[in-house]
Amino acid sequence: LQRYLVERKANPRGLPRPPGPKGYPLIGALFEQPLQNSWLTYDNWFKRYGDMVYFEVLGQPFLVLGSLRRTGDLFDKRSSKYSDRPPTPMTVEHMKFDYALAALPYGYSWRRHRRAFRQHFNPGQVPKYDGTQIKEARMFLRRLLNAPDEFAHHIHHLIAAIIMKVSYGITVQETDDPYIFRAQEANKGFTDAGVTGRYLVNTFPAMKYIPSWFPGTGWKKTAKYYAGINQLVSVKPFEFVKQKIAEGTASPSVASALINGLPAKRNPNREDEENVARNVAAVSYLAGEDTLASTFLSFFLVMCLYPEAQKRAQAELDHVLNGRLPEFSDKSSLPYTNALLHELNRWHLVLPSGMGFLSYQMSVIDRRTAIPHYTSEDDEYDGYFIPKGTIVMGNSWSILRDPDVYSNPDSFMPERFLKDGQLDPNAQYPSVAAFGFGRRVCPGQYMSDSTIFIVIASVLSNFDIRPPLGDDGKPVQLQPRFGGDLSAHPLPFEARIQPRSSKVVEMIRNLDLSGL
Ligand code: HEM
Repeated sequence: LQRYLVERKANPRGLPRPPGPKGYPLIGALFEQPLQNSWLTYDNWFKRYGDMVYFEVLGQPFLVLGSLRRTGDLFDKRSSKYSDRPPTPMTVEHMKFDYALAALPYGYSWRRHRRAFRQHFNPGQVPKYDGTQIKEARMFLRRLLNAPDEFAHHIHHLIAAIIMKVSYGITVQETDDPYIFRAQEANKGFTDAGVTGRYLVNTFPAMKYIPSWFPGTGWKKTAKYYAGINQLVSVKPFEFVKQKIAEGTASPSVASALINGLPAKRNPNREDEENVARNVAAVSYLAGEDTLASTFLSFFLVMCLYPEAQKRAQAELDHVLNGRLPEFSDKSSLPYTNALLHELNRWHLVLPSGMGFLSYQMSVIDRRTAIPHYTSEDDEYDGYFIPKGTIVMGNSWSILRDPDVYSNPDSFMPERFLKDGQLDPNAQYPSVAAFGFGRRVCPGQYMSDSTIFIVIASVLSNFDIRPPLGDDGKPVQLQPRFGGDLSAHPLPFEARIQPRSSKVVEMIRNLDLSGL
């Protein structure tokens, strides 16, 4: 009866929920909901139910959107209702991921963090991070030359090096770096806590009042461990920069710019502002490490699978660069290379259903973290009722594989974004969906784009990437298979990465990186 009364008050006109699998009383679509590669199941559901699918699992409502019309209507035009995140007390409150902009509830504090983040990560911001990106891309070339088989390891180091330098001006060590160890540990904890069912306190927040000596409260120990790690992740490097500023030896970084912009120590807002600054500097590793690593791994895989695309990009780079290394100013003269980057974002989506992975509810098999959108109010839309507390996902996979927009959507075809040899101004670029939606759209996408450009242009102009050779001496036919924790990484594969000429070897060996 209570359920009925609540429903009648919230939905007085008795509007139906949008179409979707109904499942059974109480458990809802528990058995229909996909446990793996959820974006493919959603894609099939759109064909059956239309481009907006609603279902419930154990009382939790879900809404999955399958077209730009739907994401535009809800995430953009009704952003004040569709921009929250589902509450995850284990992650935010107990493990102390409260510094992570991506997990903050929609509201005042989120807005302040986001504004500060964008001030430092949007294009053209000071301090500029392009010098760091160029330098690290070139270091990456040297590592590829010396140990090509370890390219996956080099990728992780490259990203860690860029993020730590940009965020804190810190140069990370090649191995056993304490900053990187802690940041990776934090990432692990964030992913683990995303698996609901693992931590019941996410479902029953009052469990926090049960004392720690009580049986079954092991989660408190886990939470304490990660809270300690997070304290170190956000405080240690920030304090290091403060000390460097005091000594007058700080290199330019997001943290130093934020610290220099803080109000005076006696100002009553100082502590609060300092908190925001500390959090903003710390979040890039969490949000950028796995996503960028996934993109670079896919790049190496795709180059093995599509040698023609590789050759065309190399021909363009050779023509424009004429033997020198790429700079950011070359970007606008490289339409095919730009098209290749767009196609990489489309063909292999890092986060195929925005940030919404099913693991939020119960999948332990497809372990992905989940930061989907969440409705903060009841809503009526297109004749349907959408309750407050609905988990809402944009299925970017369907949007970016729509055969009416992208012919042969499973094929990697950079030329789909070109017209008369230039980037087609009328093409639908993957940024419409690859980086999420509405007010929550990825604020790191400009930094991602520039990092990906400089690394890929540097690699392709100097190296050939081919599949490994089998026992019969013939190239192995690699299969694109994906899995992973935070994002959809290609599963481990080998590649033959060789310098394109002896001149390249000499040039990379003699690179002088000190002036950058
Ligand atoms: C290829 C690389 C990347 C991809 C595909 C990607 C994608 C995404 C997506 C899909 C979201 C969720 C948006 C939504 O909820 O609608 C997101 C959020 C976010 N991303 Fe990225 N991202 C990438 C790299 C980065 C990098 C390098 C940074 C940091 C410098 C970053 C910082 C963030 C932050 C802070 C959020 C949370 C925004 C919020 O909740 O308001 N991302 N990203």
